[in-house]
Amino acid sequence: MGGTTPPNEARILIVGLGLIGGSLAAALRAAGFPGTPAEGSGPVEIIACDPDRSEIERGIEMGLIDSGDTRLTPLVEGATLIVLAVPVLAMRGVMAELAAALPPEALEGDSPRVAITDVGSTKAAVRDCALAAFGRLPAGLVLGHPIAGSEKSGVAAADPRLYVNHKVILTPAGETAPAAVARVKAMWCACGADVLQMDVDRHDQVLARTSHLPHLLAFSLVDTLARQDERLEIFRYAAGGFRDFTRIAGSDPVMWRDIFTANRDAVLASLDDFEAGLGRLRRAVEAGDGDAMLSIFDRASHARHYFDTLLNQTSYQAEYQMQEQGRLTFRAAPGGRVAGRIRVPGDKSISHRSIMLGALAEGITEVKGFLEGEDSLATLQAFREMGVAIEGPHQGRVIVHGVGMHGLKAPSGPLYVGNAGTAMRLFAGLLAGQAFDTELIGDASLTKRPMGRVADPLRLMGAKIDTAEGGRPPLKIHGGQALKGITYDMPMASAQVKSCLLLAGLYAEGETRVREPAPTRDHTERMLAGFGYEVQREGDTCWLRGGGKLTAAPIDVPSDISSATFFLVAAAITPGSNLVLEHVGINPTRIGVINILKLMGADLRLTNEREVGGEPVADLHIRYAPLKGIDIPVDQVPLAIDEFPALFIAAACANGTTRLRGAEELRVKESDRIQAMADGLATLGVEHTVREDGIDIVGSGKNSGKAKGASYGGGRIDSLGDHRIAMAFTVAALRAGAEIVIDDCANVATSFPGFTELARAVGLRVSEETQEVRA
Ligand SMILES: O=C(O)C1=C[C@@H](OP(=O)(O)O)[C@@H](O)[C@H](O)C1
Ligand SMILES: C=C(OP(=O)(O)O)C(=O)O
Repeated sequence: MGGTTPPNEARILIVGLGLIGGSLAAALRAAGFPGTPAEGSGPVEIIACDPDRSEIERGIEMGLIDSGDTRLTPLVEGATLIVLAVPVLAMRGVMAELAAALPPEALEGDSPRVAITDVGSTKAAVRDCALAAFGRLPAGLVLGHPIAGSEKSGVAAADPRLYVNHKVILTPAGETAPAAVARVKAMWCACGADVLQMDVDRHDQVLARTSHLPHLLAFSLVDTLARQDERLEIFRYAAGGFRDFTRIAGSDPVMWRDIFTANRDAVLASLDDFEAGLGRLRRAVEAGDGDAMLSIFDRASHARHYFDTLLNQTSYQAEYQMQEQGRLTFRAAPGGRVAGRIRVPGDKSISHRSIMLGALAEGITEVKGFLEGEDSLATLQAFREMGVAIEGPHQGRVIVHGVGMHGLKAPSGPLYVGNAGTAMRLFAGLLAGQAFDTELIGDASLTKRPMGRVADPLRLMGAKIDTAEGGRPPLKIHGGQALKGITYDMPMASAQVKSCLLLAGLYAEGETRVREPAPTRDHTERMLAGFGYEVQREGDTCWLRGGGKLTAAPIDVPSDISSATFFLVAAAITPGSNLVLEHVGINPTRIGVINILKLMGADLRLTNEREVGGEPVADLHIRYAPLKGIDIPVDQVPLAIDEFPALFIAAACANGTTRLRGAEELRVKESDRIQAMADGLATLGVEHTVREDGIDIVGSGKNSGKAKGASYGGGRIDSLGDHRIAMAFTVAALRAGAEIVIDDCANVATSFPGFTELARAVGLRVSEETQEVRA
């Protein structure tokens, strides 16, 4: 809580010194209130009123309050901020006493002398008390509600950290003076709370659902079980689940009676919704409808995590990391050798598509080798939000219960696709063909990426899509449009655009044809064919006819060649290395990295080549051999598009200059990868020239770094939250003369969960560290 400023009040009067009021006093003390009073300003203090004298004495003994009384009126004089922390039904009497004790002008004007606030869990009832007591809503009255509490009660349980990082909702009315709102806000901020505003009615509806309903259910469940004959047995064997669910049934009965009385209508409305949901579940259990049960349970079991990440719009891992620990940094010690036999996680492109097509198929799709990275998990969760039952993932196994081409249901809010450009663009096509509206949102990096490349051609097909300025996310997709097939000449070689249009084409009348300026990954076409949907190709054009159906088929996801690349480069640049990467996808549209490394002189062999579920795979065996700089053939660029950050490191270790052209697409990935890599290379002291569509990198062999055998120095690199930049510079440490520290690495989990463990297993000296973040 360091860094908070104590509120600028002369005397804070807390009415009701229980857990909530006592914790407020404790938090204010911890924030340094009273600070040093200005000379001649008189005493600055916290005082309290409570009908129970022993609570007052306890509060003084604990050092929370300076003085107190059981009567309110004598305490009011001189108070500048009055906080009503009494049960909601006691509010009426307290307000009436305040109205009698305070001169009316004390609460009026732009800057009222006295501000009053409360902590009641319902707001309309407290507002009615104020109207009855004062005959109006005074300008100094700012109703509020700290969303914090505990099943404990009494001042003895006061906790100075009760409000830290908790939300406090203020519900000012039109009559409320902004200056009074600011003072109440300052008080809560000093306690470490996060202050929001909403109107009274909205507050009561929201709280009925998020707080009052769960309390009602907990009270009711415990009471029901406690009445049954075998209640002793039930409670004797009550396990963790029962205890967790019913913890709140230990809360203060009087307080909750008051809340349910005061917020009756909103609570009843939320109870109606709940009963309807319970009815659906009951019917599913009764009918033995496993799919319906799974779909409800799966959605619910991931909902908390999903909504947290959705609200904060960061990657799952980054969000977790930031809350629990701080920013993630990799520290890679210089040198090391690379040896072993490993399998990197599943292919990201294929994992996204396995869920998408599995969901739209008829029947059950079993996926093996699914990438449990955040990008593909976000896709999976988005389909759960659209009513698809999905089991897993458990160790790469996912079971998708397909709903057919027209079986998706409208999600109840925006679909969050995290960091994944692939997901947003493919979803855009798929959702353009649905009967319902959707909104696609992503994290900060994705929000900067261009979506006009899919929105424009989709509009030509008849889709209705709104984007933010400059064609950026969020994408609002209006459902119920009749799509028509088009012939589209792609201005850039993008598999995401091609796939987007093919997916929209499934829902369009007639043929959808896409011409690509250079070959791009063809996983969508292969998987559609595997699901029994005819996709044709002639030269640079592929097409399909809308209106067909998909039939579920098993999918075996190979290891991701893009993830394997970091280890291929690691072994290629490090003398003495000898590494086998098993079961790597070697689809001809993805093998640019193999071709480029071979051209540079790498000792790389493919063994055990086979086909698995429509995709070719092989084991890749790589040993160290000196690399040379090359001009990268332009036709290899789309085939190695995600591999360039790592290839730039290979270039920095090669003899001679490596030149890359025709790679302007790198500028619109998770970061501007040309610039991000150039900045990092500059830190390490690698000579290079940035071009609009590429880069020239002057490799220094192994003799020009600061240490013997090093190609460059070390330093601190900003990955800009881009997973591939972070991993590329981790690998670079193998040939650095000094440590490389890489900041902002949490997004590595989007494509390569477990990267640092695997890197250590083959000989890299990398560790993870978290930097504390101050709110
Ligand atoms: O279709 C896909 O799965 C992908 C296509 C490529 O993007 P573009 O289509 O934008 O080139 C690639 O960079 C991305 O990581 C995955
Ligand atoms: C560009 C990438 O992915 P996406 O476009 O899905 O964010 C990548 O993984 O390097």
